[in-house]
Amino acid sequence: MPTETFEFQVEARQLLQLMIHSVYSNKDVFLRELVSNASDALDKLRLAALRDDTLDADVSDLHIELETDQDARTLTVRDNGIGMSYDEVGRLIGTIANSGTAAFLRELREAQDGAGTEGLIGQFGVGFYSGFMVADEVTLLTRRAGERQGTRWTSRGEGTYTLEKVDDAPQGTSVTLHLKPADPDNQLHDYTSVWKIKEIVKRYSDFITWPIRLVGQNGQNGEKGDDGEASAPETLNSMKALWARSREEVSEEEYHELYKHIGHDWREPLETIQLQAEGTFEYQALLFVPSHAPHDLFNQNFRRGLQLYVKRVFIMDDCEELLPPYLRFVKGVVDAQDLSLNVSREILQQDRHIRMMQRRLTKKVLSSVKSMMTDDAERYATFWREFGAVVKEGLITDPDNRDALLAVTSFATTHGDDGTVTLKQYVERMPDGQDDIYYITGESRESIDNSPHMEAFRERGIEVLLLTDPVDEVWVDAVGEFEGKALRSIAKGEIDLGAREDEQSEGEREKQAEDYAGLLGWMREQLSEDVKEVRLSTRLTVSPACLVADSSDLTPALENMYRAMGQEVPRTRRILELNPDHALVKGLNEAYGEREDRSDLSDTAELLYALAVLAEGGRPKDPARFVRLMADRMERTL
Ligand SMILES: Nc1ncnc2c1ncn2[C@@H]1O[C@H](COP(=O)(O)OP(=O)(O)OP(=O)(O)O)[C@@H](O)[C@H]1O
Repeated sequence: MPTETFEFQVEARQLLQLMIHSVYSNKDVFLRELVSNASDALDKLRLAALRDDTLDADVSDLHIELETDQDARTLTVRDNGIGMSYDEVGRLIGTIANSGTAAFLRELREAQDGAGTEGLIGQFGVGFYSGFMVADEVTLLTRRAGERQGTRWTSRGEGTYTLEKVDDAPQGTSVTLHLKPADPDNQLHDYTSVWKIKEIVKRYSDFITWPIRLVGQNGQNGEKGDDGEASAPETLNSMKALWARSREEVSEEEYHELYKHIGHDWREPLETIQLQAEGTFEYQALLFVPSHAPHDLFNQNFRRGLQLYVKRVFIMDDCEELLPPYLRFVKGVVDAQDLSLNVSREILQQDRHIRMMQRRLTKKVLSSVKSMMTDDAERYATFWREFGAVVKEGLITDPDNRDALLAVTSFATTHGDDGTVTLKQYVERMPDGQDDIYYITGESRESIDNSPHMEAFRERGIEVLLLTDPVDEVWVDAVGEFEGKALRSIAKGEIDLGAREDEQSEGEREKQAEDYAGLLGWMREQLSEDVKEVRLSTRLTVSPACLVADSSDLTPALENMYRAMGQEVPRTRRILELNPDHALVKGLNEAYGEREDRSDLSDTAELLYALAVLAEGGRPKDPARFVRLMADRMERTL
């Protein structure tokens, strides 16, 4: 058969370079990756055979074999699983289909210094390519179950690989690594050594549910029978399904290795959650909260969901029906006893038991977060930093669990030592006379901190929650109140903070309103395109003006969000509030009273409006005109 040579896709080449130059110091993990792929291939074959009894495949002894050869310096990882067709090898092995990995490579390219690369690389399972950390040539021989012809793939990891059709390949896949010379100083061990292989399998792959056997240790002593014949192959792993065992029996490390296998993450999880449901519908679940949010968590096609097993048989990855979208970062396994092995996605969507499982698993995750919050504030803080923005989606979409969600939600705040607060804590420390829970939304903590809306609150020491996630704009309206206290945006509606001792009396205020009535009406006309009302403010102490919305209006951020999603939204005209104690506003009022020709003043009114827009981090409607008017006024001060 002719051998064809192909070039690696750009990203694949890049990843290979990283592997060859080994940015990752712990090279042992290549074996975990290859065993993990082999295990997946066995899962897939068993399922395919269950679903299609005409499939011409041997499923009588599914297993993984590791074969070492000290003389040839090779290590082979072999499975008799699903295998790959010629086309699949080209598609799956020559390219990087996983968009996450491609994005990771871009990130890596952008990271200037080499430091931190290990952290970055840990976000992605590098899979098959990790073989090139320890080998200078890799050969893969595979035949897809049910097909006659096999394929041989070979590469030295440089720019190209070869593909060749072969007639005599066994079912499944074998990956042969032509090992680099051992270099223990650089953690490159001798991977033909039986004890090393045993150690790695025990450490990383013990839970794999298929037997991992050690065969044909060419060149090593002590592994043969008395008569010189090879003894029966030794199974290296215990194959214990961790989720079926009680927590006391399993070490943290074992849980973590399972997480890394199913979560495609090289880091430890933040939290391990176990659930054994007994009764009429039995199932076991082992869930993990990662310690870092994946970079594509907010992408529409983020692959979410748990692995579903039925009576220890792997059924599917990414089973979305088991947890709501706002817990999409949770990884794990659910093994149900009473589902059919033929269960399909369509059936899952309608199954009553699956809905019950979802409810129970959701509650379990939320209660684990609650315990984390009470028992380990630091871990909870990590959780919330990484996943808070996603969890808050549940406040909108899952009214049934709203209370549980609010109990684990925390906010940045203007008060408090550690800077975050729960709604419960906020309400508990609300002073007498304050009826509402105040919050402000914005793009960043900085823009909020300097917002004019905060002035009166800061001056009176009233606590304000600082909400900076896009989802905050939406859930606050959906939730509306907490323990009978309304959630009130300090940038919306009229604010009555009650009288301060040094404040004007009612009479003085009325007089002031009268004094300004002319100016306010005139400004409203001048600015009618942009504002629906101009009034005196109770929330400003330093700034001359700010913009506020009516309680029912969309905020500018929400307006932008809807537009970004392609929805038509009419432009909301807001209310311009003026600070009657500010010299500029006072002066404007006086000039308004004295002058006949107010053309100059209308420019000042426009500028005042633009300043209010700028102060909340917005952008004047016509920046060039704004600059011209501003420069003109500055010039007059010289
Ligand atoms: N032993 C195998 N048998 C059958 N298919 C395999 C085997 N090894 C790899 N593949 C196929 O090649 C694909 C790419 O493998 P690779 O290890 O690069 O990434 P992955 O396993 O999909 O992702 P990750 O490494 O992030 O878990 C796999 O998804 C699988 O379809």
